[in-house]
This record gives sequence, C-alpha cells and structure tokens, in this order.
Amino acid sequence: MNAKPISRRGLMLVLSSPSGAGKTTISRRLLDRDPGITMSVSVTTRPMRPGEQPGVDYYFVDLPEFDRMAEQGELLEHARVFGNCYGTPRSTVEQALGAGRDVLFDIDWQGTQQLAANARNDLVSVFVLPPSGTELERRLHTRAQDSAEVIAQRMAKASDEISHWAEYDYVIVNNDVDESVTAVQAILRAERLRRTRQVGLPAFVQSVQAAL
Ligand SMILES: Nc1nc2c(ncn2[C@@H]2O[C@H](COP(=O)(O)OP(=O)(O)O)[C@@H](O)[C@H]2O)c(=O)[nH]1
Ligand SMILES: Nc1ncnc2c1ncn2[C@@H]1O[C@H](COP(=O)(O)OP(=O)(O)O)[C@@H](O)[C@H]1O
Repeated sequence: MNAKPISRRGLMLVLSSPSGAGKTTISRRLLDRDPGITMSVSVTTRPMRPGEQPGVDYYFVDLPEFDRMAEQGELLEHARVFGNCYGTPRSTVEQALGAGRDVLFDIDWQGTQQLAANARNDLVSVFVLPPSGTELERRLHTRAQDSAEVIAQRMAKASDEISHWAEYDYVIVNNDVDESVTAVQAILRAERLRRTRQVGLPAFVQSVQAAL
C-alpha cells in the first residue's frame, strides 16, 4: 500500500557566490532536475542583459518602483549590489512555503543575513566558490554578457563576497557543474528529512503506534 506522504514545511535554499562562480548555472539545472523547488524571482533596478527574460530572470523595475516596494514591506529582504538594487518579493515566497514547497534563492550575503535574522529555521544556505581567481575571471569573460568595465567591477567585489563564506551552512567548490548540482541535490534531500521540518511526523508516528 502507498502511504500518504508526511506533510512538511517548505525550506528556503540560498545559493550565494561571487559573480561568475556559477550559481545561475547550478540553479537552472537544479530546477530542471527537481520539480519540488521553485525559483524566487527577484526585482532589480539593473538593466536587462541579452538573453534575459522579464519575470523569469528578474522583474526589472525602476528605482521609484523599487523604493515603493521596499517602503510598503513588499520585499522579504533587499540590498544594493554593484550600484543596483535587488530584492525578494515577499508574497510568492510565503505562498510557496505555506504550501510545503521549497524555494531557491540566488541572492548575496546581505540578503542571506536578512533571511537568517528573520527565518533561520526555514533557511539552508550554500556558498559556491570558484576553483580559482583566474578561473572566476575566465568565466566572467566567457559569459560575454558584461562590458570589460563591469567585469573589472565584479572581480573587484569578488573578494568582498567571498569573505562571507563562513556564514553559510554548506560550501561547494564549483569545478564541475554536474557534480555541483548533485551536491546541492544531496543537501536538499537531507535537509528535507530534518525532523523539525516534517510537521506531519507526530501524527504519522501516532498512527504507527496505534496499530502496534
Ligand atoms: N540581496 C539580494 N541579492 C540579490 C538578489 N537578486 C540577485 N542578487 C545578487 O546580486 C548579485 C548580482 O546579480 P546579477 O546582476 O544577476 O549578476 P550575476 O550574479 O553576476 O549573474 C548576485 O550576487 C546575486 O546573488 C536579491 O533579491 N536580493
Ligand atoms: N563548473 C563550471 N565549469 C565551467 N564553466 C562554468 C561552470 N559553472 C558555470 N560556468 C560558466 O561560467 C559563467 C558564469 O556562470 P553563471 O552561472 O552565470 O555565474 P553566476 O550566476 O554565479 O554569476 C557562465 O558562462 C557559465 O556557463
């Protein structure tokens, strides 16, 4: 007989890294492989890159609209990165978690700290490191989506982002994309089994005991 799945709370899985280390690539593959997790789409004031889709990669807004959302409490967290504003819309995340679905975040250390302060029990954080500094620069160039000036700015900020690595629950060195995705899947699998997240466990155990 197939038992009913034990109900559980959704979790917030955060991936952070210096720009270019590969978190967007890892996130996309994870979303393809795991139907149980959905991406939190951020709002940003940064210009759209070639190949990006509004509402899929980001919601692209102007600064007055971003400020309005922040002031009215519509953002779960927000931060300034590379001179642009980024933030997580609150309502979609709260709906997903309430329905027992997991949410994936591609946000920086400032946003991760805000989530940790407000919802530590629901948070699982992963820091993605590049294999080396030269490989990070090579990846920023091969992505070919930013000007030389923007790339230089991102390299200059990399050390700052990396300095927060020890605030994360897990750390992955992104040598091989496939291995990194498999590692994130393993983290997700274990974290879903945490006793405190399986809110349906007491009722389930009671039903098992009742039949003994
Ligand atoms: N705090 C916060 N950071 C974000 C959010 N969305 C994106 N970021 C971070 O902003 C930084 C720049 O993102 P992006 O412009 O897409 O560049 P990329 O990471 O190099 O592809 C990255 O470190 C993202 O993780 C958000 O909603 N909140
Ligand atoms: N493990 C990897 N090996 C080689 N190239 C990678 C790897 N992971 C990502 N990349 C490439 O590096 C570039 C930056 O990756 P991206 O996912 O956009 O980084 P981030 O989202 O962290 O800024 C992209 O061109 C991507 O295809």
